[in-house]
Amino acid sequence: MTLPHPTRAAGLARLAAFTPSMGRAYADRRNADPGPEAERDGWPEHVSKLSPYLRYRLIDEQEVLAAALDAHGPDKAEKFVSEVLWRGYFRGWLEQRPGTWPAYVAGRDAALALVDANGGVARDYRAACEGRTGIDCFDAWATELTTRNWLHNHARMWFASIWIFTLRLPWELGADFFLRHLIDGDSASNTLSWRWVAGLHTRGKAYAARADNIARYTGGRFAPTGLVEDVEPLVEDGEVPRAAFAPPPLPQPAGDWALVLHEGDMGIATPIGRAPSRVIGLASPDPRAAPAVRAFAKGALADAVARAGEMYGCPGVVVQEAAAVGDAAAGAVPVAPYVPVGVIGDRGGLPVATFVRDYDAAIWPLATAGFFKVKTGAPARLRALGLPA
Ligand SMILES: Cc1cc2nc3c(=O)[nH]c(=O)nc-3n(C[C@H](O)[C@H](O)[C@H](O)COP(=O)(O)OP(=O)(O)OC[C@H]3O[C@@H](n4cnc5c(N)ncnc54)[C@H](O)[C@@H]3O)c2cc1C
Repeated sequence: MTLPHPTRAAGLARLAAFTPSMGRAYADRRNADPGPEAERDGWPEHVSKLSPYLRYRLIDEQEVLAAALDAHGPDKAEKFVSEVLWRGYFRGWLEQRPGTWPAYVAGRDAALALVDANGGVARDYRAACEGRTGIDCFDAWATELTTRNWLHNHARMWFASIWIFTLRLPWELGADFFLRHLIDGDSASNTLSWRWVAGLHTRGKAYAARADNIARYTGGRFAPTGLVEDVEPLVEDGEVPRAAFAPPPLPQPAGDWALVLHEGDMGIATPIGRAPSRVIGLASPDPRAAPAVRAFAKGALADAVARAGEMYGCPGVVVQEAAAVGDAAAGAVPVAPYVPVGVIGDRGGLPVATFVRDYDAAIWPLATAGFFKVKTGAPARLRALGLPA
């Protein structure tokens, strides 16, 4: 089993290795999931597996898009660019409807209480998580998720659909299972993708996992039977209100300031014109997350703090709780990259002064409704950021 190495150097090496495949080859082959056996040195054949690095911002969307566009141009790189934009779309959508997150958490907690109270649900839930449903592909993906901590996008879609419509388990429990085990587990992409499969994101349009589609795109590895293919989208009452995303003003600390990196954003570049006097990494491991996920986050933070300390020529320290940030700042004003809605935001206690990155400020406001507005509005905004989109 090979887990990605949690350093920017490893992310950049993968980016360089996959860049030649970001053009037509990606568009033609990205839906195929030949499975872990076909991986070479832990890397899948047809997709980048850059998601853990993007998730923690060891590398960022702008440099990944630059690599794709420089190498292939906007036409040939169109599909890859579009997939990277989906990440910003989901993030921007959640930032504009933050109430979606606590609603999910409440639904998850209610579903977990149901598992505790109802023996039948508990049995089905455990069988699903432990890969004992008797549905060949589903059981293999459950095992792949818990042992390798990553799944191909198509497998995620099929898995979520089978979880919701064939096994009839609460979608929030499936989203939670993913978030605890995915090494790229992201509150926005994960929650909203599960809602999309369920028919709650694009209302009335659910995703059906079909046996022939699974057999075709897994190279005949699976022949599932008994799938519910005629799916009835889930429904819910009401709609979470939207508030347009407005980036907070750029912090202007008068004296020394401390850069606080956290699990929502470990990018070390800042828009503040002066170097920080110290770098603080705030580790906030999710106690519910799988050990491999916590290990990746811990390694990524250590890597980011070490690089930032070197780049800014200042001390770097990792603290274990938000309450320790003030002391670690030693009189400097703590400033952090924007703290996103979701698991990280829930922890609280992070500095009030945050900055939003140019890419996020460009893409997130476009996520007012469906993906189309992001897809059509992004090229001009990417060009304004200097990308050949
Ligand atoms: C049910 C479900 C749950 C998901 N949960 C997560 C999650 O927790 N974290 C996460 O990062 N992605 C999630 N995704 C989206 C997607 O599956 C992964 O981003 C992708 O599989 C990562 O593999 P890759 O890096 O090889 O992607 P590539 O195909 O190489 O794409 C490059 C990058 O674009 C972004 N991207 C690609 N596809 C999507 C997509 N559909 N939605 C959002 N961003 C995308 C990712 O950052 C990815 O690294 C989920 C999708 C589904 C259907």
